[in-house]
Amino acid sequence: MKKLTGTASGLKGTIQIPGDKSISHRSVMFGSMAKGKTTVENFLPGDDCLSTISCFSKLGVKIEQNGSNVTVYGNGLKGLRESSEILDVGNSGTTARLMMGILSGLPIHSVLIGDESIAKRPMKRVTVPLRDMGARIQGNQDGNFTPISIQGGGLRGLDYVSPVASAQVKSAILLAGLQAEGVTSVSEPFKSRDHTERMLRAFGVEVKEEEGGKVSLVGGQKLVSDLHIVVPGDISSAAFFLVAGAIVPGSRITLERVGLNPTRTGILEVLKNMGASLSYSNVIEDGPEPYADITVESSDLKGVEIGGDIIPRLIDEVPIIALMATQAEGTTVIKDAEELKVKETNRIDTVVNELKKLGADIEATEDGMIIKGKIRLHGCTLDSYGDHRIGMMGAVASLIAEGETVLQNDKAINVSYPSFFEHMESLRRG
Ligand SMILES: O=C(O)C1=C[C@@H](OP(=O)(O)O)[C@@H](O)[C@H](O)C1
Ligand SMILES: C=C(OP(=O)(O)O)C(=O)O
Repeated sequence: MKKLTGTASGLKGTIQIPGDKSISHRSVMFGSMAKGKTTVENFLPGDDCLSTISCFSKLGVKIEQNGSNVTVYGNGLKGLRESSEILDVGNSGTTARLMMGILSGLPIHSVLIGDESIAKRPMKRVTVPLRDMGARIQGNQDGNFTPISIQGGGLRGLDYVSPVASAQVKSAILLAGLQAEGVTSVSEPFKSRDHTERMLRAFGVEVKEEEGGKVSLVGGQKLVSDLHIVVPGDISSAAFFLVAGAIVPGSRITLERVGLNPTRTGILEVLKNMGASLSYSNVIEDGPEPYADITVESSDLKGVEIGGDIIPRLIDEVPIIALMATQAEGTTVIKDAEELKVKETNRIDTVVNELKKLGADIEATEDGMIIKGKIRLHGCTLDSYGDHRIGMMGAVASLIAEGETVLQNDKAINVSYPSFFEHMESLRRG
């Protein structure tokens, strides 16, 4: 439980946003599949990425982690060996689904579990195509929920049309496809984050992308390493302080080295459309992932409509966007975001519940929410429900709420942003 004092008087200062969670996971996974040494700088030492390290260590890979520095001593796919222990993915959907793709290609048996939240998240979206490729997968409710067991090997390529825009689904199939006979391709309704494609190319794999977004690769390609990966700051973590800077009057904050992969920057477009003041400096675009420093200043905001192809580019930012909308004049409508229901919590329900407790005018819809602003929020007792992004939304809300806010289950924030409260305090101090 955390007690948070209300009404901050302007956030000031500069912080270095911790490493991107999606890219950190992939650096360990792909480094483990590659032959050679991979060194990773600015790795995110959050609970989810530590679960990935623990799982690949159990599969026989030597991995050294010291804070945000990681070294992976990959021995190729053959270096991944059957584990006598169960692989525990903790709270991490990315670890579960991408690992299911990797394990499906290996001639070994694996059992995968996670926490209470993972046990409720649908795995059939990967189980079904991976079975089509030849993997033998079992689990609760016909392979939809953990515990999941996989007997991999002997895969054939698949041309998969995914019903959801999901980088976890796309990545699981491509990672299985790397170990399959022939070509594997994935198309999806809207383009999801493309960190897998970018990093596989950095490891020497040829990944093609057709017009219309269909991604394909030929099986049997080897990942070669001796790579040094510099992980940019996580825009999904930066989002909490971008919004804090926009809504706490009198703020001016700079966030350093924030990843600007165009499949992730929906939040920046929404901030701009709502009237936020943003400026960019030190833009670096010559590596596999672009990044820059972003400065945000508080300003008057207005409501907007958010839906369609921008949704996958800001899906994890919806909770904090909803909070921002409570501080914008007019109505904000968020639609086409049903995927929120299958995250760490049902984020339509948890966002609406918690923002209502603070006094917001918000209602849930089938595929999103409608928020009316501008409303003065008041302190109350909030719960993260074990969902890191709901916890951080509540903590940022406390900065504009009148009176004290109590946040229950605040430790969930360690999943993606262990230094969150330290950063919030430093910006409050100015
Ligand atoms: O591939 C990834 O690293 C992720 C993909 C997204 O999930 P979906 O693939 O389920 O949309 C996102 O919500 C998650 O935080 C990380
Ligand atoms: C949905 C998230 O992650 P994952 O799916 O990896 O649990 C998230 O970080 O918001």
